[in-house]
Formats: sequence, C-alpha cells, structure tokens
Amino acid sequence: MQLVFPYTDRLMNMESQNMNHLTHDLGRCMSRIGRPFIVGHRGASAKYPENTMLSIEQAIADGAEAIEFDIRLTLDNEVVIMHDTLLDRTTTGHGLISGKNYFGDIEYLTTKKEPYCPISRFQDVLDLLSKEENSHIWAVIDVKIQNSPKILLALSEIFKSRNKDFTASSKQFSLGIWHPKFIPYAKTYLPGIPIVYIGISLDIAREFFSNVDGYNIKYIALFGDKEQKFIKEAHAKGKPVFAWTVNEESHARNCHNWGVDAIMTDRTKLYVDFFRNQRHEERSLSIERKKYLIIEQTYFYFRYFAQYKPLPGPFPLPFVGNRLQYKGNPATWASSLREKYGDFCEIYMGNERHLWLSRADLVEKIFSPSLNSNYLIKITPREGLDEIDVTTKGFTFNRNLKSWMFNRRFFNQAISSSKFMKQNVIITQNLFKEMDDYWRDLRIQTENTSGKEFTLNLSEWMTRFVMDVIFVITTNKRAYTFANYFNQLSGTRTSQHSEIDMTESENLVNNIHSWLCALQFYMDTPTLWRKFIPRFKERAESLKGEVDRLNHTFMELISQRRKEIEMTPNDDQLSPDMLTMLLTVNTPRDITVNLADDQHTRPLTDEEIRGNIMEAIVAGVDTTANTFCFIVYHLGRYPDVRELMLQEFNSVFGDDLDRSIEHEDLNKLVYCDAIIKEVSRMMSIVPVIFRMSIKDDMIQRHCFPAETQINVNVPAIHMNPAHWKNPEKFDPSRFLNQGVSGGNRIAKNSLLIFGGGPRMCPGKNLAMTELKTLMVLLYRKYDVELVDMDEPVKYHYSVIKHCDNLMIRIKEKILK
Ligand code: HEM
Repeated sequence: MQLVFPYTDRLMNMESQNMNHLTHDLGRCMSRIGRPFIVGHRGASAKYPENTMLSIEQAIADGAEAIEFDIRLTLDNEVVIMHDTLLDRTTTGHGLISGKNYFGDIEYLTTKKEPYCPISRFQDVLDLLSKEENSHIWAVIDVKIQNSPKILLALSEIFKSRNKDFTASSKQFSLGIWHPKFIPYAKTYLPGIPIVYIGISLDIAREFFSNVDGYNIKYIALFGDKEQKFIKEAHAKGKPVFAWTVNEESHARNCHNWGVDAIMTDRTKLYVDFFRNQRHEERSLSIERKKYLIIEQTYFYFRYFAQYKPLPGPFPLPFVGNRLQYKGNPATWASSLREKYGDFCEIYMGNERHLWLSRADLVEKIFSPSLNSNYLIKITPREGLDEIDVTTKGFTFNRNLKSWMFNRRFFNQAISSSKFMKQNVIITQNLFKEMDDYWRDLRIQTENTSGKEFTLNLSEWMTRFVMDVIFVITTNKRAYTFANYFNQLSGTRTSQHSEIDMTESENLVNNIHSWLCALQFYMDTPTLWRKFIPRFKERAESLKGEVDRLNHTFMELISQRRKEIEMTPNDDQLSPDMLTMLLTVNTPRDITVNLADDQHTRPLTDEEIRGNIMEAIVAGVDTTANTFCFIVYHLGRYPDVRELMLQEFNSVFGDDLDRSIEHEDLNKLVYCDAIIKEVSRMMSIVPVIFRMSIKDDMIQRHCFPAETQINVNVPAIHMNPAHWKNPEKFDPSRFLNQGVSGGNRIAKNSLLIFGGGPRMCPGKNLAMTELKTLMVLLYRKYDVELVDMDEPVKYHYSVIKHCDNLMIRIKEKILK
C-alpha cells in the first residue's frame, strides 16, 4: 500500500528557503519511500553493543536511513558516544564519565558486551558520515538531559574543525533536546542545525518546544486518538514526528498508520525488511465476503421495518447505522439525540440497536436493586471483547454472572474494610507530602517566588498523583508517575527514586493507557471491520499485543507477590493492600475479616485477581482525579462555598493546619460531601451508563428483545428541572439535611454519579475518602485560586469527562 504522508504535499509546495533541511529532506524522502524512516537507535543495538561504531555501521548496512546516538562530555572535553552518565552498565570502566579523561582512561576501555568494542567519540561518527557513500545518512544526536549545555560548545568546535560554517552538517545532523534550557545554547553554538524535542510529554512539547524543527516522542505517548492529533498538528506546521523505541512489529505498523515520519529501533534489519514485505501484501475484500455483507444487510432492514416498531431516532444507513454521526463525544451526542427525538429514543451502531433513556422514571427497572434484575449485564455480546478476554474476568465487561458476583464480593469487602480505608488515608497524606516537596522545588526554581505563590497545571498533576495512590493501595508498589512528571518539569532527575524503577513504572502506566484504548476499540469496532478492513485489522492486532503484554506484566506482579507472602514469616504482618488481601483470602494467611462466606470458600485464581486489580486501577484513577479537578474549579468560582468548606475544616481540625487526617475525621465533613456530590451532579464525570436486557422486556409499553443495548443519558437526568430545582445553579446545600423532616429530598434514580443497582460503582467509598482527604490536604495548606477566573472549565471526553489544563495559583498559608 502506497502511503503518502499527509503533510508531504504541503512541504513540497513550501518555499524551501523557509524550511530547514530536516523538514525539507524528510518530506522529499518520505513521499518517495512511502513508509517511516528507519533510524538505528544507538545503531543496530539489538545486534551489536549500543552506541559503538560497529553498531552504527551495521545499522547503515541494514538499510536504515538514519542513526541515533547519545553524547556525553568527558573531563578533558572529549565528546563520547554513551547513553548513561556512568560507565558501569555498558563498559569495563566505573564511575561518572564527566569525572574521567578520555585520553589515558576511557580510550582504553571496551564494551562489556561482546564483541568488545572501544568507546567511540563523536569524531568517529563524523568521519563515518563524511564518507561519500554515507552522504545520504542522517543522524539524531541525543544531547542527554544531565549534560551541561557546554557540551554543545564542544560539539560546535568539532563541527567547525571540519567545516567553517554549519551548512554541510545541518544537512546530516539534528540535535535531540530534552529540556528547553538547551535551545538558546544550540542556536548560538550550532546555528542552522535542526533541533528536535525528545521526550514523553505532548503537553511539554506543545508548551516549551513550539519553536523546534521536529519531535521525537516515546512511542507509547502517541497512543490514543487525542495523542495522534499531535502528529497532525506538527505536520500542519511542516514538522516531522519520530517515535522511540519501536521494537515490536505491531508498534511499527501503528507508527506507519499514524503518519509517524521515522521510527527509532534497535532492530534495523527487521524493520527495513518488514516494511519492504508489507508493501507487497494484497488487501482486498473477497467476493464471498461481499456476498455475506449483502445478505446480512437485507436481513437487518427486514427486521427494522417488519419486526420492531422503531422508537424515534435517526434512520440507520447500511453497514454503519448511525455510527458516522458519533463524533467521539458521548454527552453531546446524547444531548442532541434527546433534543431531536425526546427522552426515549433509539440509534444503531452498525447493525446493533441502542435505546437511549434520559429521564429518572425511565430507568427504574434498569437500576432495580434485585440480584435477579434483567439488567445485570452491561454490554451486549461483542466478539471483540471476547477476543481480549474480558467477558469472563473482572467486572465491567464480565458476562458470566457467577464469576462477576464472586469477584465483586471479594473486591467490595476488600476495599471497604476499615483497615484498607485507613491505609488509603495514610498513603494519600504521605504521597501528598512528596508532591508538595516537588511543588516547593519548582517554586524555588521559578524566578518569581514573591509571596510564596506558585502556578501549576492541576489536571496534569492530579491524574498522575491519583494513579500513584491507587497503584500503591492496590498493589503496594509505586507508579512514580508524579515523580516522573516533576523530573520532566524540573529538567533534572532530581526526585529521589531510581531511574530503573521510574522507567519500569512509566512503561507499565503507559501500557495501562494502551489497554484502555484497546477496550474502547474492541468494544466499538464491528467484527467485520476488524477482520476485513486493513486499517482496522492492523490496529486490532497491535492493540491485542498491548493487552497481552499488560496481562503478562500483572501476572508476573501477582506471582512475585505470592512468593513474597510465602517468604514472610507467619508472625509478621502483611500489608493491607488489595493485592495481598485478594491473594490471601480463604488461605491460612487470610488478612481479611469475615471476607468469605459459605458460598465463597475457595481462594481466587491469579487470573481473577488480575482482573480485579486492573479494573480497580483503570476505573478508579481518571474518575477520581478528574472529579477532584472539577471540584477545585468550582471552589475557585464560588468563594462563598469555599468559605463554608474552610469553616467545616476548622470545626473538625481546629486551626492546626498540620494535624494529620484520621479516617474518622472524614465522616464529619458533611458539607465537603455535599460539594463533591453537587460538582459531580453538574459535571456528570461518567456521562453514559450501560446495561443490556438479559430477557425480552418492555419500558413504557415499548417492547424490545433480549440482548438490547440500553444507554442511560446521565447529564440529562442530572440537569432535569423535573428532578432538580434550579439545576443550572451550583448549590451544594441541596444535599444537606436529607432524611430530616422538611429537609431536602433527592428523587429516586436522579443522582447517578456512581451508577445504580447491583452494578453500581464498588469504589464509591474509596473515591469519597480520597476526594475528601485531598480537599483537606490542599485547602488547609494553601490558598487556592484559579489563574483565569473568567475562563470556563475546559474538558474533553473519552469514556469519561476529562478536565484539561486547569491552571491554579496556590499560596502557602501561615502555620500557627
Ligand atoms: C469519583 C470517582 C468515581 C466515579 C465518579 C465512578 C463512577 C462509576 C460509575 C458511574 C460506574 C458504573 C456504574 C453502573 O454501571 O451502574 C462505575 C463502575 C465501576 N467503578 Fe467507579 N467511579 C469512581 C471511582 C472508582 C474507584 C476509586 C474504583 C476502584 C478503586 C472504582 C471501581 C469501579 C469498578 C470496578 C466498576 C465496575 C463495576 C461493575 O461493573 O460491577 N471506581 N464507577
């Protein structure tokens, strides 16, 4: 398949004097080769020791168009090709490279890995690329973040010793920069050499690197529809996007489909061949398949006109139904459907019928509390979900009710035990302290520290913070997500955690993100599309690879913890995290209290545990973090409400701003509780709740068969004046004095923050505990304001409502 890069035409038409060589030459070459450039990451490092001449030469011999390597500066000012700050991992030497001379010391070392190679210098690479036969090879120099910017001066001297100006070098080299502080030095010392941002954060790329010539982004950070918009944005500006480090076939294929311009890989030969072979593959629908599709559609319209009396709704088109009208925002779609077709209407996703319910009285049956309810399953049978093995495991997609009930019982009791909740409050406080230290460091680094004020993007911090909290309470392991973020913002690896731990966790967290993409894709994409349309088929394969990898990682985590438990002496206490509880329940080391009953006497299998842990993380993090951001936004907009909340904190904690929070304190925070509910009502973080009819049924005299998909339009119910007085008004007091005579009454099924019936959110109490603890921690310590009081809150949807770029200003209160 000949793929023309989306931005190539534009590049070709641009005046060449307005472009640097990187964008210009890349544009030309790519339209010619019709696939991403292959860049040898540290050379052909899967075959030969990384960052050596042997490895770089091999990458070129394999047919790579470019090479990538890292540079470090020695004590005697030589630029050597090395990744780490230390010699220890890859060479026979020890200690910091910056503390050793090249001459007389590093020059005598070799690689640890065979065949033993000398340590290369930048000079050597320059010699190689200056050869006539290599004049087409292009290179990315990774200027590692821990280097002093003076390495760029040393680099400049080496270039100058070959050519007086940088014209020749700028055609072959580009500088990979991690931190914006290097940019002015690069522009001064190496004028004309293109600069590429290297990193893992698209937000940082957008905010601090808008003036560079290209982007080299970690593969996983480009995963997801929103993330891939970044590639389009960059292309619209004529800037290429590369991805690192691509060592899986499915990843390479994804990069190709996303329009990534170059992939950095350790396995150069494999990918040069891979793309060569791929282009020869034929992809066309066979005649049999086409026939099958026609018969299927005829049957669909027969049923549509003859069998059911359709509800109001748009007419479904062949094959796609009303799918094309869906623009990725469930709440807006639900609201426009309701406006046009009323509170009870229908649409078709492909050939599948979906009923939409937008009023509390319509959902009465759906949220019946009975365990014999007709609505205990959430999603209609979808082969895609079977393929990724979630329909008999975990919760949300589990169609096996026996297995779901078994899991749910243990999950519920594990996370609602008081031991677990207490631990959660302690962990949140400890991690908040660490995050607060990072904020202090960043505040000190910023120039304006007057009045101890500090501005931060709360939405970025909170998704990472809550990920860490939920990770620790479920697995007793850190995710280091906000420490990683701090390192990126500060430009140095200054958080106290080890680089290996942090990289491993970062990969895991990214993998969870891919798993979520996979769930959505396999749930929404019809089987026929996944099987027969090449673009969907490839995406399906690649996402399946991500799911398998994540399952494997969690299985390893579980077996590791099982061993740790076995090694722990019987008298020693085990940590009350969820993984340990689920591993020990119904075993002699059971640390849960009355968790099991007569019907639930066996231990959980590793696969069951995996499902429970993964869903706790996936379902708990974004929901809680985004709810917290929306709370902070509302408290910024409504100072009266904030004042009442602070008075409540004062009545519970006194004026001791430092006293630690006990789990019991949180029950006393009734106004705080009301704020959370009111914000959640107005924002409807989870805008659609799904159910499937197990048997034929009827709502308001409209009959529908078994296995009909039902979607509940939550914002419509949360904002319906029939259920709520002045629904547009932010008024937490509507949740006070419930159950008191003459007090407020909440209409049945009108508040669906956590869903309803037996499939209601099992993390409800944990979420409320977490949110209250965070509110106390932030508002007791700081005066918090919105940076822009007039700006409406920004958000986007992907399954749930995500708060975007919430900029707040915090000022430390004076301790009494
Ligand atoms: C403010 C935070 C949260 C909100 C707004 C929220 C909301 C929801 C909603 C609306 C549902 C669907 C319920 C239904 O279908 O009736 C749900 C399901 C679920 N939630 Fe939460 N949730 C939050 C936090 C959490 C946390 C912290 C956890 C666990 C650690 C969690 C775990 C789950 C699980 C496992 C399900 C699936 C239950 C099932 O299908 O049986 N949630 N949540």
